[in-house]
Amino acid sequence: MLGLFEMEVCFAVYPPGGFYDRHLDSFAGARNRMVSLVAYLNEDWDEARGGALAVWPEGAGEDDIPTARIVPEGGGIVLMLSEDIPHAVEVTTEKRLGLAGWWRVNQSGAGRVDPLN
Ligand SMILES: O=C(O)CCC(=O)C(=O)O
Ligand SMILES: [Fe+2]
Repeated sequence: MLGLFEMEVCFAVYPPGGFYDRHLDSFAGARNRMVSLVAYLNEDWDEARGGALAVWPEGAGEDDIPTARIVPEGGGIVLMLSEDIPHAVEVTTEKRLGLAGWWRVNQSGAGRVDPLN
């Protein structure tokens, strides 16, 4: 059971030249961000503009090539397990708009209240 509790969402604007290096959205075992959602907001995105979401399988090595490259076409959504799926945003040549969100679990416990605000 994932124990999803709340969702955190950002409106993400990548300016021309923007990118996001390969990363995981949560450290394994942190049990904070569990499921990632990305929703794209640019209509009629031309693949030649770049800005693709590159996705690697769980456990892929640094030198492995991505197994998927997803064009950020408006209306498209992507769901990933936050602790497991490495991904990156390739350089975009035009302003790229999206929502990035994470379903989180509640980490409240002795001495810690989650969320903090
Ligand atoms: O916009 C995307 O395609 C992915 C964004 C992302 O990986 C993130 O915000 O953590
Ligand atoms: Fe991410």
